[in-house]
Amino acid sequence: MPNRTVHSIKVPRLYKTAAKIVQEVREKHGSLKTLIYEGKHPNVSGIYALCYKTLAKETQLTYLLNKIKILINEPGLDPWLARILVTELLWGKKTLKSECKPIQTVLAYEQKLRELSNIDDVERPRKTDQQKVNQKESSPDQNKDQGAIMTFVAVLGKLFIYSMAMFTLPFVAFFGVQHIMKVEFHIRDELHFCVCCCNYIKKPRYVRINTLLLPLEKGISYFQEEGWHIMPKCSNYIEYLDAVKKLKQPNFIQDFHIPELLVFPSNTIFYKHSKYQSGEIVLQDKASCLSSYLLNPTRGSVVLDMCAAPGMKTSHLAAIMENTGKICAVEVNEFRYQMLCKTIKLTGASCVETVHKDALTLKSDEYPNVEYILVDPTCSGSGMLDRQKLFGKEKYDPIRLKKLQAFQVLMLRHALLNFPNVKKVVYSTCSTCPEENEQVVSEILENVQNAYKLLPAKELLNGNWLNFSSKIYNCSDKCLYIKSNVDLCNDFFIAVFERDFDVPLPKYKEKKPRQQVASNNQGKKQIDVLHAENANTTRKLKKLGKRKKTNEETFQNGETSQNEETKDNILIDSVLNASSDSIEFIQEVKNDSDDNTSQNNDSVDIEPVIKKRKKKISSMMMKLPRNRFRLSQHKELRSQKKKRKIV
Ligand SMILES: C[S@@+](CC[C@H](N)C(=O)[O-])C[C@H]1O[C@@H](n2cnc3c(N)ncnc32)[C@H](O)[C@@H]1O
Repeated sequence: MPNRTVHSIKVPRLYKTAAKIVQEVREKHGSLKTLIYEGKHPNVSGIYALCYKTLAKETQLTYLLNKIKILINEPGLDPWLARILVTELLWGKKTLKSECKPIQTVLAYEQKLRELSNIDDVERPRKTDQQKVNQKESSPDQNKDQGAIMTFVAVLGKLFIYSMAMFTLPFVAFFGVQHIMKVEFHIRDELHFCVCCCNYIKKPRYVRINTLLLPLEKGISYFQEEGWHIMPKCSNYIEYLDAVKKLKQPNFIQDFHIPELLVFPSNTIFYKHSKYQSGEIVLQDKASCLSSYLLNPTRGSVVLDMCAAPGMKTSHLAAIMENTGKICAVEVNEFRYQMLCKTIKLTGASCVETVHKDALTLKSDEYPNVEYILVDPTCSGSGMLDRQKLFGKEKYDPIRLKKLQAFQVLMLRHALLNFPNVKKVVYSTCSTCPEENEQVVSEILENVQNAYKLLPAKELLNGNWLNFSSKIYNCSDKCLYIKSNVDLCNDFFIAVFERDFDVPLPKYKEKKPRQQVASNNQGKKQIDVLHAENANTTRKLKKLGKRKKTNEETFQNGETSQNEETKDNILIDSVLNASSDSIEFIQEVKNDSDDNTSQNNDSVDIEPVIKKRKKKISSMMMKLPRNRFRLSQHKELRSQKKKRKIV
């Protein structure tokens, strides 16, 4: 290849796409499958295998990359791409065939990687130590001594103690756990608890017939023509769940609650199906369908979907409304907004108007006739089965949960109090954490006083449901919990609010946009103001009130340029989405290099960039709302600066 330098050779698309997906899963808690399907790469199974392996080998990859220092020595190498390439080299095809720069870079470390990746090698020190200990313990001399010391009586005594322990310990464990479940979690049904403890969930494949493009009856007969047999309808939910558990090819069944949702055996593959490619069927989990189903907007109504991308629920809402009326689908994130537009186009949801905006900045006078709102905000994603399979039971950082909770409260409160003609609001999360569910709803109930009431989910589903919110919270058991191990779909939480128009809405102060503010900055500015202004009902949000001044001061002093403002927004987003500061930092550095150079161009000297960004990030972090620690640091730095000036 005489004329082409390694810089100009492109990284194979498969690796680039896989790297982006893995990054999105890890940083934004996206669903692996959804991202892959939405990526529309021709080699879906190849990408899935590579991403899955990379995520599954995460710990080993971190160890290897740290050990060989590749990311330090090669600052131009994208860390996510590096993970993908190393996975392919060590556990995938075991070879990398391309002359492109990143692949050549990784190949330069191949020998080291192979040496280190040898699991025996990695674990040998520990094993050898353990073996030494074992050897010591079972050395013949010692055994002899022990044999001499251990009398027959001693052996009998030991056996007696062991048998007593083996007999009693299971009882102690069982009744102990039962006691904790009763006292701490108010769960009395042991059988249910035992079922819940079983981690193995075989989720069936859910296919929603997109009735905008394919009438339900036609859809069903289409599958029958393909050789599938439809099972008879069940008379109650328990019977239905039993039928789904036993579902085997060539049988499928209509969902018990949502008629347009068809349920197929778990190993059925649909992503290559022509009807999926054409948007006539949508691969949407039952849990996700339930939010739109419970919102149930009437034909011709006006609906606001405040957190819309990738648009699964929006397109379902459009189908429920038969493309009549209007749905405003709002999404703040640029990349996800593009995904939303694609979904809307593919599914023929012509009544949808997509809005690329921060939903917290929506004005009531811009949307005066909104009657139904769906609030499906960013959450921890702890209920996603794909995540659980990949990462096991994750521990959720309480600080992150609190941040998410504050954001979710703001979003839900904005929906309930800002639009005067709203009749019904559905709040949903794919989270199992009460912090994002019952606690959010209970706090909001206090705020809205009696202007809204919660509709009891059990009644909405005609008594055919098994799990509800905990009675220990204000919302009591009125909200719906979807439990993967019971309902055979993702874990989910749904609350349905209904407006009582006899009770006036509590006042909701909305800051008027400042005229001198450049339009690009308005969004961010208003979020800050909203964060602060909506903060008067709880102790947590009172703290934000104090922060308001700092943010406004920062703003008025013109300390942030437009460019920095965008970065600031990215940072706020990553504070909400990323799991650690290091990820934010990597993201920031990546953003910078994305802005300036091609992603794989390693000719940039990244060290000064890193230093500069580190400085910028720490200064930006201090300007961010919702963190007392940063605020106090910020104040301290300001006073130090002042003192220095005086001196
Ligand atoms: C759980 S996802 C929504 C899934 C979507 N309802 C569906 O069914 O396909 C949450 C979405 O809210 C978006 N989001 C977060 N904050 C937002 C804001 N302030 N305004 C608008 N969208 C926001 C996120 O970017 C993300 O795409």
